[in-house]
Amino acid sequence: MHVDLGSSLDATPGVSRASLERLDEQVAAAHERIAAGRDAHEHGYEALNLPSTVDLDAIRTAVAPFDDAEAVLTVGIGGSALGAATFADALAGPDDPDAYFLDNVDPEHVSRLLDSLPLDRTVLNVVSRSGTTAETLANFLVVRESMADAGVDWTDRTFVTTGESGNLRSLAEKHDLPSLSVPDGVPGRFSALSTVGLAVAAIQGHDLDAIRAGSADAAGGLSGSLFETPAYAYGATTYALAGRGAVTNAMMPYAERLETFAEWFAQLWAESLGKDGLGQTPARALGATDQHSQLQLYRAGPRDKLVTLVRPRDYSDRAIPETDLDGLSYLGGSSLGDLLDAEFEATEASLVESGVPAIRVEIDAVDERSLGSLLYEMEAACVLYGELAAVSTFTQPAVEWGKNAARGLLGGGDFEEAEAVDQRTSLVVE
Ligand SMILES: O=P(O)(O)OC[C@H]1O[C@](O)(CO)[C@@H](O)[C@@H]1O
Repeated sequence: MHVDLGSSLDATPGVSRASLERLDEQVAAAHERIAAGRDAHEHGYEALNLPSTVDLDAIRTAVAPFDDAEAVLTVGIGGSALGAATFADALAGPDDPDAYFLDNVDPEHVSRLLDSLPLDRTVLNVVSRSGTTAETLANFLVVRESMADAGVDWTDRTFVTTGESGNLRSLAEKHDLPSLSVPDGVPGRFSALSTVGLAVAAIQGHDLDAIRAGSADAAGGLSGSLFETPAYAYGATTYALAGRGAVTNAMMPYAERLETFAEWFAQLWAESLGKDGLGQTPARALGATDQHSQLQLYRAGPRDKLVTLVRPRDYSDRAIPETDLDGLSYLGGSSLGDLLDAEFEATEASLVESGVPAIRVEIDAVDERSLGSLLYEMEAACVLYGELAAVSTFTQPAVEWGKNAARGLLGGGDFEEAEAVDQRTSLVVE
């Protein structure tokens, strides 16, 4: 990725070049810590080794039985879905098997989706690092039943990606299902460049070697200075801006195919950095669409935001036809790409004009190699931010309370959290 910090300098909140130069000393130390964590294969840091550790042949072998698929249905949530969905959304081609993601338990949505799928030509991809996530297991049971009701042998259409032990590992062994392992030391939200994020891309026939090559380029580019490392430039500047009040980061890609990337980024940033009362709230936006819904707030609302504007430099364009309609001639003869680029630059300039910090992130194109490097670099940016903020980037203890409460409410064990649910205060107005 190409990072331009220019529009975050001297904004309000903003950072100065001098303050970034001072911060670069901490970046150098953080980089050493990250390198040491990678060398020692420590939990979390191990994710930044994936370009050299991921076994692409194992992925291709595991999904080989499904080369007749018309659709691939992934049942997984959070990091067990968002990485794969980012690749599927960005790279989907007209001849690829369609990719669907069940990463919620909305009964109406689940039923509508299952009713619409050719289950006998659908691959069921069940993904859970822990093997205990209620939403994923419940959806698996529902899909399995639907397959059985449709006379489809689910064991012929299912593969599993999970840890070395747990419910799903036992299921895979019992039914001799094709399976992949979630690599040790790689938290879910950092697993897009592993078996977890690449299996669907393999079924859809995307170039896994190009994705890995892009991430390897990025890994090779990590150095001890933010002025030489785009990932660290992004991580350090977002950290510095948060310290100056920019506690919301609006991730705004100017490409429909990158919309799910913004969702993936939201989990990475929120779950990794939201600790000890700190963190930067990711807000998902889409350019140019959200210029017409969110920009008013970004420019004229509370001074607590930065905006990350992302765009591909190369894309297939579409001409806007000439027109003699009054007032529209300025559009005729140009292209949708010209308009989108003008909107991108105009929005960046409008943020600068109102003193709101913006960071420009450009990728060469929405293709395998650029995505491999973009995802790796955003992961490295997040790890660096976590080092500078001294938070435990690779854990997510705050999500457990709600899980226990839900499990207790469903009779899945005695959890004090479930009792607390009944004690809530209510003030109903209807
Ligand atoms: O892969 P699993 O273990 O099902 O977890 C799914 C997601 O749930 C979380 O644990 C949060 O509840 C995320 O960190 C993770 O990506």
